[in-house]
Amino acid sequence: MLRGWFRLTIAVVDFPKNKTKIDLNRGASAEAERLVSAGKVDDDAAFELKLRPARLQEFIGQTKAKEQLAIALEAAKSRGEALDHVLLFGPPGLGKTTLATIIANELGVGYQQTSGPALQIQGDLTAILTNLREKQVLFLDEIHRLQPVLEEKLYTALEDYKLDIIIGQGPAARTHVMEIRPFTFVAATTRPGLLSSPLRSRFGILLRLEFYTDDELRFVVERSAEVLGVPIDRDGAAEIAMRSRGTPRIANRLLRRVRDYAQVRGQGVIDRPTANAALSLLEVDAHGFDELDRRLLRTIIEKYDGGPVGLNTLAAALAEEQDALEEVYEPFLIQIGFLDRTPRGRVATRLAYEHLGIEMPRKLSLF
Ligand SMILES: Nc1ncnc2c1ncn2[C@@H]1O[C@H](COP(=O)(O)OP(=O)(O)OP(=O)(O)O)[C@@H](O)[C@H]1O
Repeated sequence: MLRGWFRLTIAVVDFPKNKTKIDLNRGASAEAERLVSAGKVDDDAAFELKLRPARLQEFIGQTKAKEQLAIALEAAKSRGEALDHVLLFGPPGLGKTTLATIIANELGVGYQQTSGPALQIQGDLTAILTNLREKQVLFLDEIHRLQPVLEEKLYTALEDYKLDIIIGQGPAARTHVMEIRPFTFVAATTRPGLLSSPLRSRFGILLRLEFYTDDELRFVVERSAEVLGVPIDRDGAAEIAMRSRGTPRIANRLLRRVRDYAQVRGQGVIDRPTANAALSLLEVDAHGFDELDRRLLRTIIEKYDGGPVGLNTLAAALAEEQDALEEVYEPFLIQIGFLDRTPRGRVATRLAYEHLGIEMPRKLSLF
């Protein structure tokens, strides 16, 4: 009976081996069109694969997270055990997926990737878990979007490598406990606050990814240019880095556009004037802001007297999705001090007024 049930389940499940990621830019949001979006767009996929560092040593920046991970990897390898489960969190485009693949490479084990929204029914999760190979890495992106019923199913799998399977319905229902092979679960989220505490407690290693410094991003740009065979000098790389909003995904995307410009309008070499001209043409300013950032700040200042304005009101005024505002736009604007998130809503700071060349009202400038 059980075997028959499985055969059926496995036959209908489409294994998400190379599942494309569900990105944050759903719907008709203008976010999807942005050159400086930290979210993934379809166009990035093949390109990102080529530029993805394969080993921890090649992974630039994130010193704290890297050190923590290196120690855990070494310890797990020396004990011959599966690595503890890992939770990676931080804004999009900072390297969570990259680190998950690096973990598998460093351990020399298999890797499988899926995402919270891709798992719809219990059979999806059951099929994946029962097919895991010994000590392999299972990467689940956007874990905060996992359905609660599947989250509960994960608990015993993560803790005891066991899976409760309910056969039948009503009074005749029976629970069958299945053993699964020890594996390393790596999950990623841009919204760690949305995870329940029972779920969070299942992770032994918690790694927070931070925005990159300009210097670190310059290394990312130089490394990517080398992989792509694009001639670039230090100043050219620094110019791209400075406008990349602390995010390697954006740095790589800008590099691609500047490379085109250098080939068509320049001598093929990326130096500072070429990078400058290309990025000005693309309307990415010195902070890496584009029209949408400026519109966001201008809306708060001009329509709502600098704020506070609630997230849903702001999203409606900009015709954007709340999730995109909260997960993609805001983190960088907050990080560099242009926007404040207060209990009463979003507030534009003095830096925002100065950047847009708008005088800050006296009453506000006292704070
Ligand atoms: N530390 C790094 N060094 C070099 N390249 C990096 C680094 N981190 C990320 N990248 C590059 O940035 C791109 C985006 O990284 P990745 O897909 O891992 O981000 P992510 O955090 O998983 O994003 P999301 O949250 O949208 O899933 C990849 O192409 C990768 O090559």
